[in-house]
Parts: sequence; structure tokens; C-alpha cells
Amino acid sequence: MKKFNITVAGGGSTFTPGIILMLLDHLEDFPIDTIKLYDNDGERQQTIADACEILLNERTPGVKLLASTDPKTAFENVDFVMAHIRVGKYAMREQDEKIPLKHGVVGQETCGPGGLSYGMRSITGVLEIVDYMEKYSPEAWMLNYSNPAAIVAEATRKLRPNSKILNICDMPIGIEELMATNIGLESRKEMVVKYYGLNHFGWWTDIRDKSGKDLMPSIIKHVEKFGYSTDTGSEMEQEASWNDTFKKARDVQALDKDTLPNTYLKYYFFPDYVVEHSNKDYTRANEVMAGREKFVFGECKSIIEKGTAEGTELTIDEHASYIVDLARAIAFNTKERMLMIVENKGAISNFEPTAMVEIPCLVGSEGPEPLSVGEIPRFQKSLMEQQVGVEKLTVEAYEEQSYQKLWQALTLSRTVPSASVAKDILDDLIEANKGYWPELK
Ligand SMILES: NC(=O)c1ccc[n+]([C@@H]2O[C@H](COP(=O)([O-])OP(=O)(O)OC[C@H]3O[C@@H](n4cnc5c(N)ncnc54)[C@H](O)[C@@H]3O)[C@@H](O)[C@H]2O)c1
Ligand SMILES: O=P(O)(O)OC[C@H]1O[C@H](O[C@H]2[C@H](O)[C@@H](O)[C@@H](O)O[C@@H]2CO)[C@H](O)[C@@H](O)[C@@H]1O
Ligand SMILES: [Mn+2]
Repeated sequence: MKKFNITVAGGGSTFTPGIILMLLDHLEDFPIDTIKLYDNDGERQQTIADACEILLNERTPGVKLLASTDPKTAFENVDFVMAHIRVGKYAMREQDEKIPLKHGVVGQETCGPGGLSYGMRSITGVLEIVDYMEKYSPEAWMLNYSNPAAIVAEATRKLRPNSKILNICDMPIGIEELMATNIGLESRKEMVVKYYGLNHFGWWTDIRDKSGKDLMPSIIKHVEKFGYSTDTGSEMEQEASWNDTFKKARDVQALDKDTLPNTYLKYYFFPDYVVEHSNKDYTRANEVMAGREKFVFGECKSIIEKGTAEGTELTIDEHASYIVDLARAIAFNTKERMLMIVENKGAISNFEPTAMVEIPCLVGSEGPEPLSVGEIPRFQKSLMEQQVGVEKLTVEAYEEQSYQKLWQALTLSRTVPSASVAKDILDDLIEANKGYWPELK
């Protein structure tokens, strides 16, 4: 069986070790020759690379690892580019979250003003990676994981329409694992789901087991009491902010008793609750810097100092296993049924055809084949039309360097109370993003 070459773009990511461990755990069904790491911050990446080199040599000496900041070295002769970059890193995520809160508005990584700010930075970085991939490995596929996936997906649809890019999100995966746990299943893979929406803005409408038994009633019964929370104290639920998010799904689900919501909808339905429960001086970015970033880089430095990965607490990022499912689907034409962020083109028959929607697809060597969703109800249709307008106006603002359109996008967001607050936030974000955003006219 062919051995694949993979480039991880954003090699210095806190998720890189977990994704590499996951790839090594699936070599049987997805053999790898070389993993290359690429980052524009060589020092950050080198720490991750040196630790992963030791780990690889101890566990799977057959797989080669190479880290580079040189695009040709990093992108030539590869089959897949797994991209998870964070343009501006956590320092800018902190600004994305704190600036809106200063104005009494939701401060979040991918939603509301924070998401638009992040999106205006990410587009340049992701397009650059796409162009490197196409220059040095024109046959390769990009599995893009870089956020904000909704805006990045719209930008790649519009600005790189012929590129081989698959935009993906693991939030539905994470929530489905919680659902499975809550109704006593071993894994989310025992469920067949129908879901539709935009990225971080969607609903499950049908969930069955492989025999066709309807699982929605039992899942809804749990959510109506406990949200998605389990009593297993899972890793994510040990973090207060995630725990609150999973519990809040109960109130979000009350808006439509026949469906199950993506947790991100809480920012759009209860922005007042979110702001009331936010600490404007210590946001999720601070939690992640003090948590995941400190842990991953601490573990990597310890592996390097000891010269062995023996006893490391770094673990497989199981949620990233869907990345292997996706790469296998492309490589072996498996027609795996997966949620992907794809151009609507009538799959949701009463919604904007050019919208990037998150829906079930059959994935094979030609890419995703969207499954038909049909008509969606007025409630979701109206919400999605407003939100997709925000996302499309943001990409137009980027492309046209238009202050006016970005102001319109912010004003259109459900998370922003008025055009004057939108303008105040926009002016602060422009100042903070000097050197990252295109200059707006
Ligand atoms: N799609 C999803 O559901 C999902 C899930 C988890 C994380 N993510 C995304 O994965 C990404 C990584 O997350 P993280 O918390 O590990 O971030 P991180 O800051 O730890 O790592 C990001 C890396 O990207 C690098 N980078 C930034 N700009 C770059 C550029 N232009 N070219 C090359 N490298 C660049 C940084 O130097 C850094 O090493 C983020 O975009 C995050 O939002 C997405
Ligand atoms: O606040 P963070 O950086 O911890 O997480 C923000 C991301 O949250 C989601 O990804 C989760 C995923 O849902 C979960 O299963 C597990 O893998 O952790 C991930 C990161 O915490 C969301 O899908 C991403 O888009 C966010 O960036
Ligand atoms: Mn996501």
C-alpha cells in the first residue's frame, strides 16, 4: 500500500502532537512515509518538532519527520496538507475576545466581532498556504482546520474556487461523542446523523443507530435536563467554560424542541447571558494559554530535556481521528459519510446556493458529494440568512478593502446591538490588527 507524505501547516500548533500521535495510531489503514511541519514561527515549531522527532523515533522509526519554515521544502512532494494555523496566535485571539467585551458585546474566538477580526487575519494566511501547496504539490488536497472555518471556507470558495480544499470542524464530532455517552453508546460512530447549518451555527434533525432506531427522543430527553453534559467528567468538561457551554445547550435547545443545537448557537441566542458570565480581563484565550499551550509546550520541553517520550502525558487527539477518516476517504475513495463545510448548490433547497453550509457528505477521491437536505424551517432559514450575510460581507470587505462592508457585517451580527457599537468595535479592531488586516478604505 502507498505510503503518504503529509505537511502539517501550523506545525507549532498545540494540536500538532495530538494529531501526529493520532496519525501514528492509524498507520495500518493510512500508511505514512514522511510528516513535514511548516510554520512561519520557526522557534515555536522547533520545540514541537524536536519532541515529536524523539517520540517518532521511539514509537515508529519508519516514519520520517521534517520541520521547515521554507515553503518549497515543506510543501514539495506531499499528498495532503493538514492546515491548522492561527494568524496572530493567542495574543491576537485575546484582542479578538477582549475588545468586543470592552463594548459590552460577546468576545469569542470564532463568533461575533472576534470571529470577523480573526477571519480578516486568517484569509491571508490560509490563501498563502493554498498557493504554496498548489505551487509545490499541485495534486495535493488541503484538509483545512484553521478557523474561523466559516469565513475561511467562504474566502476559499470565492478566491480559490478551483482549489482542492476540504474545510472541516470538530465541534459536531465533540458534541456527538457527548450525545453517545449520554445515551449509553460506546461511540458516536454508532450513530447516523442528519445535520445542517453554517459552521458553528447548525442543528441535528435526525439521529439513528445503524438499525434505524430513532435516537433523538432519548438524546433530547437528556438535553432538556442537562444540556450535553455527561456525568463522566470528560476532559473538556473539566474546563469551567466548556462545562458551562455544554450545560447551556439545554436553553438553546428550548428554542426548537424538534432539533438539537450546535453549542455555538448560545452566543447568538443568549449574548446577554454570555457577556454577563464573561470576565473581560481573563477570557478563553487566557485560559488556553494557561492550560493547553502551557501543558503541550511543557510536555514537549520535558521530552527534549529527558531525551525520551517515555511517560509523557501527551495523548492522541481522538477528535482529530476524523482527519484520518477524511484523508482515507480521499486516498481510497471510501465514500465515508461525514459533515463537511461545502457550497450549498441546492442541497438546502430554500437557502442561498453559494452559501458554505455544514452538511453530511459522501467523501471519495473526487472530494465531498453533498447529501440533499431539502427545505429548512423559517426559524433556521432566517437566522442562517442573517449569519451568512455577515460571513459574505466580511469576505467582500477583505477583498475590496472596504470599511463600509465590514461595518455592515458587524452591524448585521446578532451579537452586536447597534451600528454605533459596531463602529466603535470596528475602529478598535482596526487599530489592534495593524499589520494583519488589509488596509480598509
Ligand atoms: N476546525 C476546528 O473545529 C478546529 C478545532 C480546534 C482548533 N482549530 C484551529 O486550529 C488552529 C490551531 O489552533 P491552536 O490553538 O493550536 O493555535 P496555536 O497558536 O497553538 O498554533 C497555530 C500555529 O500557526 C502558526 N501560524 C500562524 N500564522 C501562520 C502562517 N501565516 N503560516 C504558517 N503558520 C502560521 C503559529 O505560529 C502557530 O505555531 C486555530 O486556527 C484553531 O482555531 C480548529
Ligand atoms: O477554546 P479552545 O481553543 O480550547 O477550543 C476552541 C475550539 O473548540 C472546538 O474544537 C474543540 C473540539 O470541539 C473538541 O472536540 C476538542 O477536540 O477540542 C477542540 C478544541 O478545544 C471548535 O470546533 C473549534 O473550532 C474551536 O477553535
Ligand atoms: Mn470548529
